[in-house]
Amino acid sequence: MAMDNKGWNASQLRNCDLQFDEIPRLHHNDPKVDELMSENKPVVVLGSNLAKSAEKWDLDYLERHMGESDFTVFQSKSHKFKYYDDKKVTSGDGFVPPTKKLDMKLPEFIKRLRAWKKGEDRLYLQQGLNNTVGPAIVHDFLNFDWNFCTGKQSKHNWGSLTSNLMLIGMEGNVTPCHYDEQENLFAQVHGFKRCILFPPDQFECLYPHPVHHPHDRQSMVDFDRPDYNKFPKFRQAKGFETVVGPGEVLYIPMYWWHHVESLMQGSYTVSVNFWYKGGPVSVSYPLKGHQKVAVMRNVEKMLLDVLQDPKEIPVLLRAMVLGRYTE
Ligand SMILES: O=C(O)CCC(=O)C(=O)O
Ligand SMILES: [Fe+2]
Repeated sequence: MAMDNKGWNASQLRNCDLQFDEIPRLHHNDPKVDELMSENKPVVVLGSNLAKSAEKWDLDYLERHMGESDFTVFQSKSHKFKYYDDKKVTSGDGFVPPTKKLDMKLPEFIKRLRAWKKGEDRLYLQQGLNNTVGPAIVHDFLNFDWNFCTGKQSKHNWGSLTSNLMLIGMEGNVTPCHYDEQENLFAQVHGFKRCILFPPDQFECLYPHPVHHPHDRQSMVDFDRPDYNKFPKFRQAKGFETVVGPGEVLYIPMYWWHHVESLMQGSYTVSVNFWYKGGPVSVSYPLKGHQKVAVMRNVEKMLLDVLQDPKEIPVLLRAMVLGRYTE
C-alpha cells in the first residue's frame, strides 16, 4: 500500500482476501473534499482541527478526568465486536450475543486494558458523549471545531447531529463490516485504525442479516474466513481502504459499509464520531444505491409486519421471485 506509512506498517493489518483501492486523503482546504462529500463518497480530511481539543485524550488524561460514572463497555472472547440490537432479540430464537455489554467505571476499564494479555477477553468502550463524562471532557468537547462540522452539515444538507460516540479500543479490536443509517464524520484521536469501506450498491456482495435479525445492518460474511459457498459474491466486493491516525477525519457516507480495525501490535485507540441524520430525500431515477437499500429495508419490514412470523418471509419471497423474476 502506498499510503503515508508514518506510525504503522503493513504487518499490523489483518489478512483479508480482497484487495482495495485507497480512499483519497486530502487537506481540509482542498476543494475536492467537498466535491467528494457532495457525491456521497468517502474522503480522509487532513489538517482539520475538528477534534484537536481531544488530542490530549490519552489513558492518563481520561483516567484523571472522566469522572466516576459507569460507561458502556463491550466484552468479547474474540477480536470481533459485532453489534447487535437488544430490541431485536426475541426469546426462543436461539440468538447468542457475541459480546457482553457491561457497565464499567473508567479506572476499572483502563486497569484491564493495561493488564490485557493475548488470549484474554477483549474490551471496547463505546460511550456517547454526554454530561456523565465529567466537566474536563465536556470542556474539550465544547472546544471541538464545531465550525468545521456544522459547515459540512449545512453545505451537504445533512440533518441534525444525533450523537457523538467515543470509542476506546484495545489494539487489534475489530468492528465487523456494517452500515449505519447516518452520515458520519469519524475523528481519530489516538492510535491507528484501518477502515475498509464499500459503497451501498454492493449489498449483494456483503449479505446483510435480515432486517428483523439482531444483527440487522451487519454483514453475515466473516472477513477472517469468508464462506464462499454461502456468500459467493463476496469475491466481487470492491472496497476502499485507509488507515486513519491522530488528527485525521474520515467521512463515512450514510449507508456505506465499513469495517474498522484497531491495528495489531499498535497502541490502544481513541476515536470520536459525529453522527448526523441524512438530508431530505431527493428522488431521481434510477434510484441511487442507498435509496434501493432503504426500499429493501422497507419491504422486509412490511413483510414481517403482515406475516408476523419471520420464518414466513423467505417462503413468500421465494414464491414471488423464483421462476417469475429469475431465468
Ligand atoms: O471505530 C469503530 O470500531 C467503529 C466505528 C463505527 O462503526 C462508526 O463510527 O460508525
Ligand atoms: Fe458504524
